[in-house]
Amino acid sequence: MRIGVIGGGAWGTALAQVAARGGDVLLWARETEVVEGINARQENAAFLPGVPLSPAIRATALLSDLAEHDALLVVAPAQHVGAVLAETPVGRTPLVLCAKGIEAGSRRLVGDVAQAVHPDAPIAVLSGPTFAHEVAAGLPTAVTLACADEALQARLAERLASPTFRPYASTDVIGAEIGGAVKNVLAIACGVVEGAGLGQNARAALIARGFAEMTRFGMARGARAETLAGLSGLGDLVLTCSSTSSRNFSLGVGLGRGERAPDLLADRRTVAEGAFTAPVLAEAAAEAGIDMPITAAVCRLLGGVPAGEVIEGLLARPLRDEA
Ligand SMILES: NC(=O)C1=CN([C@@H]2O[C@H](COP(=O)(O)OP(=O)(O)OC[C@H]3O[C@@H](n4cnc5c(N)ncnc54)[C@H](O)[C@@H]3O)[C@@H](O)[C@H]2O)C=CC1
Ligand SMILES: O=C(CO)COP(=O)(O)O
Repeated sequence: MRIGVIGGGAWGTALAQVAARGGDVLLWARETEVVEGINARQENAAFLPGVPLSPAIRATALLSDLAEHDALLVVAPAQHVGAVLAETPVGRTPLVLCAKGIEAGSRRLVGDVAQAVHPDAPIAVLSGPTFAHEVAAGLPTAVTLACADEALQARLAERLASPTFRPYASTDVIGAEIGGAVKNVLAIACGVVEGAGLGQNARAALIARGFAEMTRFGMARGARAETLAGLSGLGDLVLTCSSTSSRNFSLGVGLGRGERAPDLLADRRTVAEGAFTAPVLAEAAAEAGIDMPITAAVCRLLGGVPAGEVIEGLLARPLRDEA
């Protein structure tokens, strides 16, 4: 199976490294210095510094070079997937979606974006607790690889699997997508808890109540409870809510310390998807009558309301049933 990768950020590069264990990989990167660094020196100094890359990875600046592949891993940030896929020759080539987010404006999950651009392409979703630098270093990692077509899922899993990279099968594509998109917003909230010094009890409470939000939203969209409680939901939520290796968590830490969102987001080269997903997730939830107070609180923070006021508002909510 010839694998192409769309996106030369940290995660696209780490996944190219995973796929290169089983054969040659072509990676499209937007930045010419990334293409040049991978081809000349087997490194991506801009987005995954310090990781020697496999010589089986070749990079290109031309999306047209991705024609004639057997599967394409889509690893551009969620906000750019539509534009990048529109320039990519796809046809019936399976698309494995690896970005985590909801498109601003359209409020579509990445799967819906991809399907609108390439209606004949089978869709799979790869998601889970996966810091790129750990995956690239070959540390043990497990992911959900969801696809409605079980035979295709098995082929993709076999092609990507190794002793340190274990894809678990699922047919719940929407569940895998929703877990990954929602956890980024909740990771910002957990970072705020850290930045504001609210303690570990508060962080655990936020993870549990955040998971309740993820479950409410996911179930309303047709996700399965066991997917949300699995690697791509709860697993990823726990990872990103407990480490400054998460860009979303780190953004929250800054907000919790009283820094302003525009300052924290200005000039950043890496992506904190939760900042884009939060407002559209909150809108979609409000429209559907789904209670998501933590998501709403993250939106207020991103909109400039001081952390102290937002936290006070959350804690002053009426007491309610846990379930
Ligand atoms: N870094 C990680 O550990 C993981 C990231 N992800 C997801 O993977 C996706 C990509 O993130 P990373 O690889 O971490 O990116 P990154 O933060 O390392 O790099 C930013 C990427 O955005 C791209 N970009 C910027 N403007 C663009 C545009 N106008 N059009 C197309 N691409 C543009 C850059 O070329 C670069 O590849 C995100 O959805 C993220 O949530 C998922 C799992 C792990
Ligand atoms: O999705 C991730 C790990 O699974 C990466 O999280 P961040 O985007 O917050 O860094």
